[in-house]
Amino acid sequence: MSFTSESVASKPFASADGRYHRQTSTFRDVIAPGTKFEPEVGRYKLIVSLACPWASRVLIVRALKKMDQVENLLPVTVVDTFLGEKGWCLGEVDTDRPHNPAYGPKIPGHENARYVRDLYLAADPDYELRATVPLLWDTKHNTIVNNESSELIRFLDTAFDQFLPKEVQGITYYPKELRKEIDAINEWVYPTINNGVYKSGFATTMDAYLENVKPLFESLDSLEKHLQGKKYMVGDQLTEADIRLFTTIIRFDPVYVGHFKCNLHTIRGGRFPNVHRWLRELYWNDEAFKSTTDFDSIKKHYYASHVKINPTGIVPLGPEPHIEPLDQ
Ligand SMILES: N[C@@H](CCC(=O)N[C@@H](CS)C(=O)NCC(=O)O)C(=O)O
Repeated sequence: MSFTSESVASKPFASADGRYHRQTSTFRDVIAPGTKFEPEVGRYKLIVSLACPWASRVLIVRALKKMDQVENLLPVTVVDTFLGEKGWCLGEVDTDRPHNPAYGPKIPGHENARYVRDLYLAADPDYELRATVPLLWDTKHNTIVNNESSELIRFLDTAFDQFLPKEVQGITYYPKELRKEIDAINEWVYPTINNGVYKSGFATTMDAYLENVKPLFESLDSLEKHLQGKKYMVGDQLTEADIRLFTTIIRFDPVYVGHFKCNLHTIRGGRFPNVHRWLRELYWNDEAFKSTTDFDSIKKHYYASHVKINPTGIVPLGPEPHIEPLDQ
C-alpha cells in the first residue's frame, strides 16, 4: 500500500519559529433559556471526531448526563478519522491511508456538505481559520453555537436538564464550591499537558520541542503527587478537571509517547502509579469514559493524518493492551 494523499499536516502546524500555537475558537455562544439559543429537543447537532481529545470531552459529558437516552436531543455526527488538506470530512475521503469512515446523521439543509469547513462557511462566509471539532450546530439559525470544548462541557452539563432523566438533573461537573480549585487545576493542566503534548509533537525545532516536553513531564510528576490517595482530581467527586485530563491521558501511551515524542516515560511504566490507577478506574468503572474511547480511531487519525510526522502512514500495533486492566 502506498500513501500518497496530501494532508493538512503536510503544511506545517508549527509557525516559522518551530512552535505550535493553537488558534482561538471564534464561536462562543451558549444554549440557555431566554437567549437566541433556547434549549430544545430536535434542534441541535454535535459534530465530533472520535480521535479528538477536545471533542471527546463533550462526548463524555453527553454520556454522563444520559443525553444519548433522549431521542433527538443531541445527535452525534462523526467525521472520518483522516484529517486531509481540506480538513475534517463528513463524506468519502480522498486517501489511501488507513482511516475509519464518517457516520451519523447529516446536518439538515447541508446534506451534501462534504467537509466540516462547509458548515463553518455556512455559519460565516468569511471564516478563514481551521475548521475544528467539536462543533455544536443549531439547525434553527443555521449556524454554529460554539466550537470551544471547554465552554461546551460547561453549559451542556445543565442546558438540557429539563429533558433528561430525573437522576441526572442538577448534576454539574463544575459545582460552585469547587470552581476555584478546578480553575486552578485547569490553569496548569491545559497549557502543559492537554496542549503540551501537541506543542511537543508539532514542534519543528529541538528548542521548541524541549521547551514543551520538559514542562509536560514536570506536570505529570505534579499530577502523580496530586493524585496520591485521591480518587478524583478535585474534591471527592467527578468534575470537569477529570474529564478534561482523561481525554489526554488515555491517548498518552497509545499515541503521544511515540507519535508526539513524549517518551520520557509512559503512563503505565511505573513512574506514575497514581495517574495510571486514576485513568483505569475512570475507564473501566464508568461506561461514559469507556464507551466514548475508540483506540482504533484515535491511532488511525494521528498516525495517518500527520504526514510530516509519520510519512509512511503506518499505524503501530501497540501498545498491547491499549489500556491495562484495573487489577494490574
Ligand atoms: N479549542 C478547541 C480545539 C479543537 C481542536 O483543535 N480540534 C482539532 C482536532 S483534535 C481539529 O479539529 N483540528 C482540525 C484542523 O486543525 O484542521 C477546543 O478545545 O474545542
